[in-house]
Amino acid sequence: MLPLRFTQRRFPQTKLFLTSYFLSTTNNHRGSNLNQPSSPPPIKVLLTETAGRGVFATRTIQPGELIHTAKPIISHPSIASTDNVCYVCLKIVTKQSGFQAQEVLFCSEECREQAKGFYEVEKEADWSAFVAHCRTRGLKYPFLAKRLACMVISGVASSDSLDILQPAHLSAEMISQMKEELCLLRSALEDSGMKDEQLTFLNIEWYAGVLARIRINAFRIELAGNTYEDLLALAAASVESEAAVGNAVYMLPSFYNHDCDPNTHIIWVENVEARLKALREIEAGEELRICYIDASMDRDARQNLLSNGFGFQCNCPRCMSND
Ligand SMILES: C[S@@+](CC[C@H](N)C(=O)[O-])C[C@H]1O[C@@H](n2cnc3c(N)ncnc32)[C@H](O)[C@@H]1O
Repeated sequence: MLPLRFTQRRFPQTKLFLTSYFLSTTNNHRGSNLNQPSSPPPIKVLLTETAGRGVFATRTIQPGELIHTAKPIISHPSIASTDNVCYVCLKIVTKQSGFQAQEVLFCSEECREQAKGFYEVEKEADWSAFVAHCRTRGLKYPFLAKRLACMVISGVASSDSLDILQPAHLSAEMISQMKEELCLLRSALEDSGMKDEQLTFLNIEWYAGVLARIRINAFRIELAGNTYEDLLALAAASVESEAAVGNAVYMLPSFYNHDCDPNTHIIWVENVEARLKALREIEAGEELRICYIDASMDRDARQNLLSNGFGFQCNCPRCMSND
């Protein structure tokens, strides 16, 4: 089979959608405090010359300024973190302090309420074969696709929620692996009594299209920690397994392009809500770029990672100067 490229309906209604997204993202007072996002955020999404769409400053942005915050479209804890983070917002939570629902934890009544949008469907199914399959292969992104599938079935998300995001190129081998995951995902839902008409969207085109977008746009969530207890819990978690508490996909943060010497960074303090902050002064009209990888690596290692993981050759000023 030829490798699939998801070119159809790549970026539907981008401009309209982003305008309304900006308006609902933040609502604080403009410029009154560098740690409060301004409203509307001082950015707009435009086409770049070489890197598709990108995010540009509409005014001078100060060093350290909180440009905007963003809530995820989908998020999911890593397998290693399921026992100590909220199943919705990925906040560190202990079994004593959280609300436990069967095998998952919620940090608050609000998150438990929000989880109804997928958990009512998810909890009826036996996921052991799906989880075992992902665990043995070290796969994390199928969990995000599973959550989106449950949200679509519940009616809280549309099956085309991620269509606006850029998809990765998928090889025939990747698609054949995805077929196995999809089979387990569908079986779990069918065996839970789900009707065929509720699962019509859940075919390989949908699943591969979602995974192609998650692959390029998902963020690995590492919390910076808010309190001393959070820092201790995070230190313990990173010794036992890895520092990431989970993965998430956002809308606006997905439009930030990469630079090996970025002017913006994305951080998570106590939960999955992302904070985009300026690392230095950014002029009006300048593109805001974040770094997708560990910038301390040498040029060849950075280029290899970006090419294999994101499918592009980085031509940022740092790479061009062979640094
Ligand atoms: C997370 S998306 C960023 C938004 C994307 N430009 C769009 O139009 O949706 C990542 C993709 O943007 C492009 N990109 C990001 N940074 C780039 C760079 N420094 N050079 C070339 N392409 C880049 C690549 O195609 C990459 O796979």
